[in-house]
Amino acid sequence: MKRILITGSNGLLGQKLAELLLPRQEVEVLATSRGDNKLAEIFPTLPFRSMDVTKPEQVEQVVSEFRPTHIIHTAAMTNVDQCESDRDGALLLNRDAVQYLVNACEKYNAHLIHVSTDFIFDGENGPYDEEAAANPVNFYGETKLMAEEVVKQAKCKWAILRTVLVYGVVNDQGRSNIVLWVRDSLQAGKVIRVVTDQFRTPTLAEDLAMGCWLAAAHDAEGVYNISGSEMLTPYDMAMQVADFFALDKSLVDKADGSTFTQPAKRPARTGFIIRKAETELGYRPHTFAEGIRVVAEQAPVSR
Ligand SMILES: NC(=O)C1=CN([C@@H]2O[C@H](COP(=O)(O)OP(=O)(O)OC[C@H]3O[C@@H](n4cnc5c(N)ncnc54)[C@H](OP(=O)(O)O)[C@@H]3O)[C@@H](O)[C@H]2O)C=CC1
Ligand SMILES: Cc1cn([C@H]2C[C@H](O)[C@@H](COP(=O)(O)OP(=O)(O)O[C@H]3O[C@@H](C)C(=O)[C@@H](O)[C@H]3O)O2)c(=O)[nH]c1=O
Repeated sequence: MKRILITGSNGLLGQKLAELLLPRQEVEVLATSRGDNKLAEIFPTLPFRSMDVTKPEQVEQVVSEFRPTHIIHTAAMTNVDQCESDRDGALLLNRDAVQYLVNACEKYNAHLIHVSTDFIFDGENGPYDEEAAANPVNFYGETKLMAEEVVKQAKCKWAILRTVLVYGVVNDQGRSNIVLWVRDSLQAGKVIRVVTDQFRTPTLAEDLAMGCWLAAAHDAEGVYNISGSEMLTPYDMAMQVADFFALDKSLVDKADGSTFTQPAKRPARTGFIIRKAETELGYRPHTFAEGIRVVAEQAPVSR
């Protein structure tokens, strides 16, 4: 019996993990997140404990009581621009909390599965395999690289799963994602400006959750890329979304680094080579077109 503790269960990946693991007979799952359980309505039988990962005493208490065999760590400050302005908060959540989890995993012999990002790379020459050299270009990426270094020092078993541009339908949170943002903007007749000079392998949240489960099921150790398999620009993604929903493509204006900037610099060409996860873990992601269909089925058109 695997006893799996999820951190950040209220988030996009956390919710999909709860949905995936709850029905499995061979798994006893404990969902944890800062504050209250936002999934109580959709998953009334989901075991939940409030656990703020930046509070070591809360981590110690919950882990010592539940005694997980595995911890899947999803909680993070994922607003890249916010990480630039709130550096202390980003360091506490994205780096220090990982040390607290490592301490607990070492003490109670749990296997840590840590979720990381393509933003540890500079985007000069993606797509990247698991051996590529990191060189972050924004503070979010720096904090996530520091977290990886904390995990790699751990005395407990560990796996680092790196992913890219996660999209999916998240319950009750206003946070959108690229598929719904494009669909809802075009539906509302709004002009959007979408970049043609960033390259990603976008990842359906359900696929990322499956990758996390496969890593736990295999007691995988080391670094694995868990993302989509297609290299696309956000503009390509927007065109596929417009086609799927038969929306007006003329509302999508092309943009690039010279006309579209955000507070934090984005690495231009990232994306992952996922052959290792495919062969060692049996990981099989949806295509982006299939992913759009999955999202469409979950998020009926907002009137
Ligand atoms: N989304 C993406 O495109 C990508 C994400 N990743 C990585 O994947 C992981 C999951 O990302 P995603 O699901 O999108 O993240 P979300 O932002 O959707 O979810 C993060 C969750 O963590 C919770 N949280 C925040 N602070 C704490 C805390 N102190 N203690 C406990 N929980 C906390 C948040 O709770 P609350 O709801 O209260 O804020 C939120 O529910 C992250 O590690 C991220 O770095 C990597 C690449 C791409
Ligand atoms: C808002 C906006 C975004 N974009 C593009 C830029 C980017 O490639 C993509 C998503 O932009 P966002 O700023 O929402 O996402 P961004 O913060 O770039 O997403 C990152 O999140 C963190 C957590 C990660 O770990 C990274 O893998 C990555 O997914 O859409 C446009 O083209 N036009 C726009 O108006």
